Amino acid sequence: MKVLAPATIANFGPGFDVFGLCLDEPRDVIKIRESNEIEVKVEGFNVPEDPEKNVASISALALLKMLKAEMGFKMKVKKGIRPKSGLGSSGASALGGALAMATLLEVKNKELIIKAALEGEKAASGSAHGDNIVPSLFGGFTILKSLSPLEVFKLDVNFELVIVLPEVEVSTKRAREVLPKYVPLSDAVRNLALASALISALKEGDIEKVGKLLDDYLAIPYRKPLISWFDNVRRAALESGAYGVSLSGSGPAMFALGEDLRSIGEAMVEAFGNEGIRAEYFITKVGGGAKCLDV
Ligand SMILES: Nc1ncnc2c1ncn2[C@@H]1O[C@H](COP(=O)(O)OP(=O)(O)OP(=O)(O)O)[C@@H](O)[C@H]1O
Ligand SMILES: N[C@@H](CCO)C(=O)O
Repeated sequence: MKVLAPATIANFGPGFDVFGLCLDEPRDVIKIRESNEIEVKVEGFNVPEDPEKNVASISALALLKMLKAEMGFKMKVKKGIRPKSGLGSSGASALGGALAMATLLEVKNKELIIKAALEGEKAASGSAHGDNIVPSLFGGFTILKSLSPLEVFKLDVNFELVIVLPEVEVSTKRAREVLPKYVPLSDAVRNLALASALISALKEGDIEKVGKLLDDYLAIPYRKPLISWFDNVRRAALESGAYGVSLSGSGPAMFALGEDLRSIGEAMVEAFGNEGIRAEYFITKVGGGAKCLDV
C-alpha cells in the first residue's frame, strides 16, 4: 500500500486557517505494510525515524487508537517536501500516514482520517490546524468550514503558479506563537472582504483578479519579524508583472500568480539573493489530492 500526499498552500492570502490549495508537486510518499513490530524508515529530507516522533506514524498510531485496534506496521516515508518550508510538509506526512493506515484497515470515513492526521499535525506544529491536511486529501482549493463535524467546501480550480523556496526555515509553532489573541475589527473586515471576493474570482476563473486579492491583515503583519525579507521579495514579484503574491502557509515559501511565471520566479530569487538568502523557484499547477496505490 502506497499513498502519495501532496504539498499545499495554507491560508492562500486572506484565508488564515481556512483556505488551502493543493499543489501538483512536490509530495511525500508513504508506504505501509502490516508487521509484528513498528518501524519507520525515512528517505529524502531528514525527519525522525522514531515512530513516536515521525508525523506520519504518529497519525497512523492515532487512527489505530481511535479504532481501538492493535497492529504493528512497517512504514517507509519518502520525504519529498522540505520540512519547515511553508508547503505543508508536516500536513502531507500526517495525512499520508493516516490515509495509508486507513486504507490498510479498509476505513473510508474521511472525518476519522482527518482527525487522526490532526494528531500528527499537532505533534509537529503545536496546533491542530487543518488547512494543509484538508487540501492534501481533497485536492483543488478547499474552504475548511469546520473540522468537527467535518465540513469542507471544494472548488475545482485549474491554474499554474510559481513557488519560491528560500534556504531558511520558519517553524510553524513559532509563527503561531507570535500571533495576537485578538485583532482589530477593521482588519477582520478587510480580510472578510478579500476572502469573499477571492472565492468569487476563483469561481469566475479570473486568476488576475485572484492575484489582486491576496493581501492579509490577520497573520502576515505579525509574522514580519520572522520574514523580514517579505516586503522586498513581494515588491520584486509585483514589479516583474505578478498579479499577486503571498506567503505560503506560515512561510518561508512564497507563491505568486501571473502570466510569465518564469520571469516572476527569477525576480523573486534575485530579491532573496539581495537579502543574502539563496532561493529556488519552481512552477507547478493545482493538484488533485492524495492518491492511494496498491503496490
Ligand atoms: N514526516 C514528517 N514530515 C515533516 N516534519 C516532520 C515529520 N516528522 C516529524 N517532523 C518534524 O515536525 C516539524 C515540522 O515543523 P513545522 O510544522 O514547522 O514544519 P512544516 O510542517 O514543514 O511547515 P509547513 O506546514 O509550514 O510546511 C519538524 O521539527 C520536523 O522534524
Ligand atoms: N494556517 C497555518 C498554516 C501553517 O502551515 C498558519 O498560518 O499557521
